[in-house]
Amino acid sequence: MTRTEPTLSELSPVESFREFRDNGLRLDGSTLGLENIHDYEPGGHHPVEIGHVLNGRFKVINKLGNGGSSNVWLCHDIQQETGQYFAVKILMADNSIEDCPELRVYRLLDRGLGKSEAAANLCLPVARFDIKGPNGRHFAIVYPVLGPQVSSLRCMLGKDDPGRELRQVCFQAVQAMATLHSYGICHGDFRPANVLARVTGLDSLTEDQVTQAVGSPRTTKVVQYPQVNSWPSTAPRDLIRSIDWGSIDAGDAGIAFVSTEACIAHFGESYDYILDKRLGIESDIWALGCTLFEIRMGRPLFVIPHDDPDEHLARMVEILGKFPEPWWSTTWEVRRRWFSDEMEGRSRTRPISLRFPLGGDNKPYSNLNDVPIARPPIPRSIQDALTYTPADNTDPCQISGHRTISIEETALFADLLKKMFRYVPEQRIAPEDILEHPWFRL
Ligand SMILES: Nc1ncnc2c1ncn2[C@@H]1O[C@H](COP(=O)(O)OP(=O)(O)OP(=O)(O)O)[C@@H](O)[C@H]1O
Repeated sequence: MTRTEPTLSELSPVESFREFRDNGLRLDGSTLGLENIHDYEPGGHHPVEIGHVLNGRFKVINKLGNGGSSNVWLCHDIQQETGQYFAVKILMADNSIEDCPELRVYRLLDRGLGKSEAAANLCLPVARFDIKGPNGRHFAIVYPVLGPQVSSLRCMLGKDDPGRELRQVCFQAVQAMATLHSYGICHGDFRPANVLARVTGLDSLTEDQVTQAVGSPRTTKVVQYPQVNSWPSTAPRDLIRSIDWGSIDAGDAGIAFVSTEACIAHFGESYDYILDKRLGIESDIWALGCTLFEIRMGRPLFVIPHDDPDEHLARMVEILGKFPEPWWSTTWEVRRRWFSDEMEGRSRTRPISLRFPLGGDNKPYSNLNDVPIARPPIPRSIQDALTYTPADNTDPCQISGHRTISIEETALFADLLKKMFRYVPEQRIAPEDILEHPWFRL
């Protein structure tokens, strides 16, 4: 039996978060990790197919990623003899406006940051052009090629514990932040997803060799429902899945191209702190602390099951201790959902419940006997957080047999993190002092 057209029940439902209309297109497969097919409409994405040459110069050979407002393509520069590879980020047409967040990165170049040696760890644009297509005019920005988040390197490096390499990656992340701050720029969105490992060594390879290293483009067919005679020029015939760096094994050829060089991306939230004094740069330090923890440990410090800000605060108090006044007694009133005012030891308040999530009615367990006992204790200090095994045992590094860090390193790393996680923003350690910390000299 030949299949011409899938039935509606075989087609994946497509969620639409934007205002674009249902354009009658569906995916013949899972939508997971792909851009929304409804975004291929005037104002939305530019339709790109593998092999397309952008601006007469950048030949698309694979896809690197997609975000809320763009797709990022792995391209071969066919105009230069050296044939370098670049990431070309194409913004949706509606987002391609002069004051869009993506272009804020150019303020870093205006400040002369591109010429600074320390900019080696910042992902800065190397060229820019416009594309006119069926869906409008799109900004296309050319960047160096980056790979996986550095927080996943711990598992990818394939060593028992690649501590030295990971501390070096952390050092580069701090250095990048120190550089930004020294130029009066606050990153504003520092998190593991924006610290990627640089990909090196592709430039001498043919397209076939690159494909061998990172895998062939993985396509999902786009189908029309109901089928009409002509294919709309606004949409591609296939959507492409991004290169999955995580699935490249430590022994595979592709892994050799993923360096342990950290590169900070995404300056869309960055701003000039000279105008508003120091406000915000201390938030960068807090975010940097969370990022260092995740790079070194391969898992987040604060795991918040319900994405609830108060649960987040509760988890912080459990690990870092009580907030200073008046935050504790007055500002954060709902703390009573989690903590009694009884003191436990010298400075710790007693948690009503050590268990997340709360009981069925969203209240703490009033009787400790109600708390399921099979869960290991939740960390009560940074040291605990560094040494404990996640309750659900889903830490991929633990599963693949990585060891926890040494007692000596735990003490030094905890000391550094405590200085970064001071509640009073002005008391947080500055990036240049972080770089001097003995944890980096282990
Ligand atoms: N230079 C690059 N090299 C390799 N991959 C990249 C590069 N820049 C971005 N990516 C990948 O593309 C994905 C989308 O990029 P990005 O988050 O910058 O898009 P965005 O549309 O600006 O996102 P959002 O609007 O949701 O914040 C990233 O998660 C990353 O995986």
